Amino acid sequence: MNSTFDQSEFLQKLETQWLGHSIRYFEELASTNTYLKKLSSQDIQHGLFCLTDYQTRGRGQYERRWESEKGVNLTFSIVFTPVDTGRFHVLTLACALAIVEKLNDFLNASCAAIKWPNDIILNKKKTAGILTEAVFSGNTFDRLIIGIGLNINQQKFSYELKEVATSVSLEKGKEINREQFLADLLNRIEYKYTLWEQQQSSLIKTINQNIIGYGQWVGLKIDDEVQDELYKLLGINENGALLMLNRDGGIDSFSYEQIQLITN
Ligand SMILES: O=C(O)CCCC[C@@H]1SC[C@@H]2NC(=O)N[C@@H]21
Repeated sequence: MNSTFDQSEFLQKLETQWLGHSIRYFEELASTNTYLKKLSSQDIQHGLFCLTDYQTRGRGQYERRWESEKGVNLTFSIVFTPVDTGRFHVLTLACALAIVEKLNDFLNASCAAIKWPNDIILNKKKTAGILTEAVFSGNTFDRLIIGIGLNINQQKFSYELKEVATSVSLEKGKEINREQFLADLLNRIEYKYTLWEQQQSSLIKTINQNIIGYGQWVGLKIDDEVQDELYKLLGINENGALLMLNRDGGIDSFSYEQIQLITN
């Protein structure tokens, strides 16, 4: 099952306009996000894509590590150089939505959803995570890097992860062609990017419909403190802030750094 990613098969299958045609592939790399962050401005362009079969220092959110078995999963990052230098959290969620839709299509079921802010859950277990980082040159925005770790063909997880993590192959019950899966996914990401760029309200609506707990009363941790009251999850607004209805009927808005949702 463990194999080297076949770049030419992938490029043959890719149907995007601008995303992923320029590809940097490495058998092994510290981290695809770190690699793209370190490139100079002259060496990057919109849609540049970096993929590796093994990360030695894969990074997750909140300074955590991202561990992924060699040659079986997808660990990649994309460079975006948008004109609009805000609403990045919406773009991250647009990528999350692309993953959710691809998984639901592929597995022929509504089994995938977004765990706000950046996780993809498949049949109640995590199958993908996203790490978004902005790069500045002085005070000027230079690029956005969206890194995605997606468990594709991994069959076994460590003792700590086995109850909470899964892979597409485990859920499908057969081995997955990584090249085809990735080509399809990039197609969807490119399309979602266009919706994001055009500020389409349908994008926000669909993201919200796919967030776990949407429209429900959920628990909340604000700045690491569990709140006594439940809040109703109203979804994100067009800037990516999370709107929560409190028990007094007021609407509170939170940035993703401030809170954690507690859903079942
Ligand atoms: O769930 C998380 O905490 C986010 C995980 C993000 C992992 C991906 S793998 C490709 C890219 N390179 C990294 O070092 N991290 C992201």
